[in-house]
Amino acid sequence: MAFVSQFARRGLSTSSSLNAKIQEVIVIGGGLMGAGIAQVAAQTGHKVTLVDISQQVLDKSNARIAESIKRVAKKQFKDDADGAGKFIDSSLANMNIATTANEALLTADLVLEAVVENMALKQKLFAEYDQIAPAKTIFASNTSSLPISEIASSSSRPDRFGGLHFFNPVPVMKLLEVVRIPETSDETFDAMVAWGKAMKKMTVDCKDTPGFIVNRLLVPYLMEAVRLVERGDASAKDVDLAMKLGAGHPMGPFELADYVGLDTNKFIMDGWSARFPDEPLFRQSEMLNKMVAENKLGKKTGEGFYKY
Ligand SMILES: CCCCCCCCCCCCCC(=O)CC(=O)SCCNC(=O)CCNC(=O)[C@H](O)C(C)(C)COP(=O)(O)OP(=O)(O)OC[C@H]1O[C@@H](n2cnc3c(N)ncnc32)[C@H](O)[C@@H]1OP(=O)(O)O
Ligand SMILES: NC(=O)C1=CN([C@@H]2O[C@H](COP(=O)(O)OP(=O)(O)OC[C@H]3O[C@@H](n4cnc5c(N)ncnc54)[C@H](O)[C@@H]3O)[C@@H](O)[C@H]2O)C=CC1
Repeated sequence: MAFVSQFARRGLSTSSSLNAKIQEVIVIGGGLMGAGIAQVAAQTGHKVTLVDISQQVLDKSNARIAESIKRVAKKQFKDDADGAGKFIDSSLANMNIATTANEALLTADLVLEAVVENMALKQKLFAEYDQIAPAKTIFASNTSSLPISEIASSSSRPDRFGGLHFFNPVPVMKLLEVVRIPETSDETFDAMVAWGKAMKKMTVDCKDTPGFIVNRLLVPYLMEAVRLVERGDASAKDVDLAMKLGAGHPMGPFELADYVGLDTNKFIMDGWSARFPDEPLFRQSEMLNKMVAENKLGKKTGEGFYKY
């Protein structure tokens, strides 16, 4: 079956010469997603710098990455201990951690941010990096829900800007949504798609619409699950069991919300309910807001809808 792409090449071409191949990558934000993205980039032979304001976060993520690489090596090199060892060593050798991007920015091909879901912060970071990074450097965001155009407006390079939306856990999930804004040049878009493939992900092309493809469908589903429980129609445990056994999902909606992080869930809902006040699917949940206020953020704090 052949599909004709709906994505007409609308991007403006850039006069500056871009590296066709992305080899040096900076990942900003060393939390759940940033660590996973940096790990996969290192595993696939890219030189990576993982940047976070918190050294404590970086140390924790480094330990998690080392553990995860071992799991990947075990799977990829089942009966080849020597091959597994080399894979682990070379992956770790490709990775650097830092509390500032400044030095790595001088030669980076790609800066991908995965900091908390906050527009002002993302804009501030790209405005700063724009002053330092060379013209070739592509900027991208891993945002779950914010408009890429608005983030890109803080830089002087909207033609070299796009969305690269990964899924959690990054070492396991095979999809990458590649998002173009009207200004994204064809060269930039092609370089991002090629990088996605070099990261061994399947890519889908997305427009800069709320939630792109996956979250536009996933967020209303998760919110409906919360409302069902808020109304007292079923327990969270039963909803999860029902969706796993009845719909074949690997995790129920509450397990997934805990896995993603309830703070990230709330950032998304805050943004969408403010931006689309008339959309009932994006209405806020009192239960979710209360849990976040109590620091019950899911797996990362040891308690969310479940205890860990
Ligand atoms: C209800 C509240 C609502 C709140 C409001 C909603 C607001 C909006 C939320 C929107 C969220 C937005 C987030 C986003 O932008 C996009 C996302 O990322 S959505 C999340 C997508 N992810 C999923 O859907 C994950 C679904 N779960 C799974 O696929 C599996 O459960 C999982 C792979 C996580 C674990 O599998 P499981 O079998 O349970 O466990 P195992 O430990 O056996 O692992 C299986 C397999 O995978 C390997 N593995 C697992 N984790 C890692 C890792 N970190 N690193 C390396 N390898 C890993 C493991 O080794 C196993 O391999 P085998 O070969 O099978 O042994
Ligand atoms: N959690 C998930 O399942 C997914 C999240 N995303 C998106 O990825 C982004 C990050 O999400 P998570 O990794 O879950 O968040 P997280 O909270 O685990 O990590 C964010 C990190 O950003 C760091 N940070 C904050 N300010 C910074 C700064 N100025 N410079 C450098 N680092 C800074 C924090 O210290 C923290 O470690 C968000 O935009 C989110 O919407 C996308 C796909 C899935």
